[in-house]
Amino acid sequence: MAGKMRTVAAVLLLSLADVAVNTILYMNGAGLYKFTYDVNYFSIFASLLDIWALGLLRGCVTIGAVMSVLYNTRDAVPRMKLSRSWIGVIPAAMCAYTCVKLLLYSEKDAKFPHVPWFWGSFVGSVVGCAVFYLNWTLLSTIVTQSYRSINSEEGTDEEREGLLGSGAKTKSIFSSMKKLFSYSKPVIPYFLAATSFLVGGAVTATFLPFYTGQVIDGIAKIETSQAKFTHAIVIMCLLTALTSLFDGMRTGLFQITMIKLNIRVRNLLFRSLTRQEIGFFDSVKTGEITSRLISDTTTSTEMLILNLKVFCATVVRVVLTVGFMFKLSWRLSVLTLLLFPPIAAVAKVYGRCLKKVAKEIQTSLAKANDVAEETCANMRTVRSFANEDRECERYNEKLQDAYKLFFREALLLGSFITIENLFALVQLVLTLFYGGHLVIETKLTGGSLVSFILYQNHLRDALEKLTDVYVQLMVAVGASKKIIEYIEREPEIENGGKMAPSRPEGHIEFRNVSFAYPSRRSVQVLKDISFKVSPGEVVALVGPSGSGKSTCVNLLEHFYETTSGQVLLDGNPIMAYDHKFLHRMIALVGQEPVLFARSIKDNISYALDNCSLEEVQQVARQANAHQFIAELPEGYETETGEKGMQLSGGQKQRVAIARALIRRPAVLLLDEATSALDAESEQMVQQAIENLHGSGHTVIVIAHRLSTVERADRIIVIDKGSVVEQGRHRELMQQDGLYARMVRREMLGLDAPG
Ligand SMILES: Nc1ncnc2c1ncn2[C@@H]1O[C@H](COP(=O)(O)OP(=O)(O)OP(=O)(O)O)[C@@H](O)[C@H]1O
Repeated sequence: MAGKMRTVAAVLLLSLADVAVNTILYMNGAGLYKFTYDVNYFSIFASLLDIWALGLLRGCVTIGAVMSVLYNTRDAVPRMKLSRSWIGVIPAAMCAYTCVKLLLYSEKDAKFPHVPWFWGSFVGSVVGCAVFYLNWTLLSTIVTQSYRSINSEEGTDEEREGLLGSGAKTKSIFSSMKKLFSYSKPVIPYFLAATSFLVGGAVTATFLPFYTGQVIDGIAKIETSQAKFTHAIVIMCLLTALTSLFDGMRTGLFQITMIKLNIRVRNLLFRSLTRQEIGFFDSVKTGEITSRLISDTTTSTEMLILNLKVFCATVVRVVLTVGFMFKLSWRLSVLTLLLFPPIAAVAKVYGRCLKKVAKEIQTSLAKANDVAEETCANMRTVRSFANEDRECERYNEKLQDAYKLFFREALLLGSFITIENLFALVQLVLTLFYGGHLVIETKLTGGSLVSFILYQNHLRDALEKLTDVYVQLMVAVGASKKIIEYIEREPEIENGGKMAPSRPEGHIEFRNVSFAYPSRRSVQVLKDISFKVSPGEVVALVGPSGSGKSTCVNLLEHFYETTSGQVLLDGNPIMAYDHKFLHRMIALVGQEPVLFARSIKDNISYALDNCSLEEVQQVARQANAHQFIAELPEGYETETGEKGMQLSGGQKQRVAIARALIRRPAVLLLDEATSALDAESEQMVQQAIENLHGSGHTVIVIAHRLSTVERADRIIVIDKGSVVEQGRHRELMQQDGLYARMVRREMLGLDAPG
């Protein structure tokens, strides 16, 4: 309600501004007519301009006011944004309008520019425009804010970012830079030095067209201007040398800044990612993480610095160029500036269309990439179904969709370049026509006209560059925001425990543990589970698929934290133990053991320092892996390929078991670790595990095979997240409960009830 009231108040203000602006414009018009009673074509044109400006303003004000009240909803924001950006056209049009009048009257030597009425109404109209613009900004801000307060929970980040005004966007460029630099302070001196060379280079380069004109003037009157000619040439040589030196230094220093910052940010991001809790990796896709690490780090550091460099250099050049242009000829400058608003308006329309198409192209290419990625990642499945041709067709279809969009983009670009060039040529022809006219009337020298045309080209290039750079800067800011978010993210599970006793006994207790995965908080996976495992005991966790066995192992590994209850090792909560100590004492062989793309020896001794080949071979023998490793051409130095792809499932499992055994863990967790082994190999691995057992290690084993489970000292049967039975094999068979039913079907877990 308050939001609505504020909007209505703002509309009233806006209407007042409308009245003020109109009054000022009438005054302007009245002042001019008063002094142009000798009707000529200048005054007719001036009055037409007045009427046109007035109509445009009134129309915009009325439409804006009505829209802001009618659409004070979620919908209003994009509309408001649109009108807010277009409203900038009005002050620009007002300036253009006044400039044309100035040009017309100055040419005719009329008395108007000197008449207080004219200047009074001119200043008044500029002030009126400013008031009008401010009011409009105020109104759209109010609508935006009330939208935010109503929908504070809704809307995407992109939408919210879209609400930022240009001031806020510029601020976010600098705050992103500040944050990035805070990660690597040593690069700041390089950046500052590079920036000073940049400013130096931009200043010296801007003087060059001026002295080019001076040289031409010197040639035009060679007898009388030898000194001027020589002087200009010497200065040009100096300026050229300085500009080249500054540009070289700037490029090198910016490059160093960029690389240093990039490496630092990548390191920080990677370090932060490796600290995150496992739940983070459950919810964030690997593709997203790698894209942050590879492309966003590059985009944010390189693009931000490169574009900021170009942005600063261009701003300096624009300011100096406009200054020089006015110094050479204010009349030609006014004429030049008059032609920029229309091309800016055209560029804006095209820019919006191109942005939309570019976004569609990205989405369409991403879809094509998805197909390619999926096919390549699952090549074995594709081959086994002989479905290569259909996958190729699917990829081609996606590429054809992208091609249509590329075609549309090419058409847009082509037509825009045509219009842009047309404007540039019109500008040149008008400058030559009007400039030539001024040269003939000796109001301008030929050299100055040449300098002016050079500056005009500089200005056009600079303005084009500014728009490109601004868009890219915003992309870079978006990328760095995501990186900063990840770098600064505090993991939900801290590995800050300090306990590291010389040797834990291996006593495990689950005390009233309940748990739900962070990515699916509504589903209770473990429900008030309690059990104990004594040191040296071999306990089998048995139960139907999805009952929560692996989840118990995950909690013991401190991958997740319990929702309630405690997991204790030797009577202490596992989070109290030092992270490295805990994972050396508790070793896990998972369901699908993952090997790293390095040698077998490095895989077995993973995360351990100073491991001899003898130790590695000893545990490999225990895990029944030595024989197959020794038969490989490069033995223990054989590369296992990505995720151990170059080994069979059973071989991978044996290497993973050796990797666990080499740690001499106090607790060994085997989550279906022998499922891919044949009966004979399994027998041998079992023997190795039993050897461990003899030396007082606690073993928790999850298995579906009866042979593995039968040998356990105790069997804990879990069903739907609760412990339903406990005891030795024979006891449980006598109870004739879930375990007995599962054993009778011989396929533990696979077809159990529930
Ligand atoms: N990372 C995860 N995020 C969300 N839910 C999960 C996750 N991992 C497992 N779950 C869910 O938790 C439940 C228990 O899974 P768990 O892997 O512990 O079962 P399990 O008894 O080991 O099954 P199986 O014998 O098939 O391996 C299942 O319903 C599963 O869908």
